[in-house]
Amino acid sequence: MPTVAIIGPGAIGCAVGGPLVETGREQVLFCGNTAFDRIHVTYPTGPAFEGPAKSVTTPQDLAPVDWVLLCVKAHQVPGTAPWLRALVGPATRVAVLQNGVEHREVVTPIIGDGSRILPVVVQIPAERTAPGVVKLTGDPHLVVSREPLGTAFQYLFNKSRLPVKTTPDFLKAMWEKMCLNSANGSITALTERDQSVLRQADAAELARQIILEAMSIARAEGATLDDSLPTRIIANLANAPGGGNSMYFDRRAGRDLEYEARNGVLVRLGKKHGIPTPVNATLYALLKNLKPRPSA
Ligand SMILES: NC(=O)C1=CN([C@@H]2O[C@H](COP(=O)(O)OP(=O)(O)OC[C@H]3O[C@@H](n4cnc5c(N)ncnc54)[C@H](OP(=O)(O)O)[C@@H]3O)[C@@H](O)[C@H]2O)C=CC1
Ligand SMILES: CC(C)(CO)C(=O)C(=O)O
Repeated sequence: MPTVAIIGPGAIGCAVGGPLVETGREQVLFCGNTAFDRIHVTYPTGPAFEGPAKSVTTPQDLAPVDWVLLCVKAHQVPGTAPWLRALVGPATRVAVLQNGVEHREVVTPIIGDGSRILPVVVQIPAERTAPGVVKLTGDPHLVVSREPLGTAFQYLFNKSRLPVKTTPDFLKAMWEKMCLNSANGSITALTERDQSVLRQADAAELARQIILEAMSIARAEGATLDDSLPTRIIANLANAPGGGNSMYFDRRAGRDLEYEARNGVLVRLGKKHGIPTPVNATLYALLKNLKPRPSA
């Protein structure tokens, strides 16, 4: 039976771990800061899943596994080095389930071999409400590159209720998601209003400007994007069920925000390509300097 370790059993860690536990085809270990012994996933449609879960809070005594699914926020990756050192052996494959475009760049320095790293685009609107408990507010799926590593990852979820799609143009899929995440996280965290704020014309126009900058960077990085993208993203976000997103939940709970991976990266890449990014630079400065609030 393949062994799978999920580092970071938060919203996404539990949303992907639940279906694996449910099918029972892999041995799943949740690796995080808080222990739990049951996993509970609720879906917008269809029955919930609840089952036993094995979790650990220290990498001590762990051996390499077949698959590591890294599901922490981008800024939490360096803190997972002790887990990765214990769990990654010469044959381990590492899927990075994260927003942003730097999946491979942040993990390679820790494990030292980029060829076994699989970036994953995560299309799972979800919120963790307690250790091991996650609520999905929309239908989930994951997207990976159509290559042997991606196909092996897809097979891991075979017969589970989490669809994994493969694409021949992963760069496009990753940057389309990045365009969305540059806008929805920043605007909702700063306004402290859910995505329905994008029904306001001025907020929608701000989102459009953020996305247009992100698209310029994406194209400079080689992604092929359609001009209709901003309109599609804004309409989808404004009408998304629940209206939340991970950065909005983090701001409300007083947790650190993933602004570096969503807006800071655009400013950095803008400098690299000589493309001005005044809107994202402004958001980045505001998000970085938000007054900390006590964790909920
Ligand atoms: N939530 C969503 O709807 C979506 C999220 N994403 C992306 O997926 C990624 C994960 O987000 P999400 O699941 O929401 O984040 P969460 O904050 O819900 O989960 C992160 C988990 O990682 C744990 N963690 C933090 N540091 C460590 C560490 N050093 N070792 C082990 N565990 C650690 C946290 O524990 P603790 O809380 O105890 O610190 C928490 O359980 C992000 O890049 C996000 O942008 C993408 C699509 C949708
Ligand atoms: C919910 C979703 C999929 C889109 O906003 C997301 O990426 C996030 O919450 O970070």
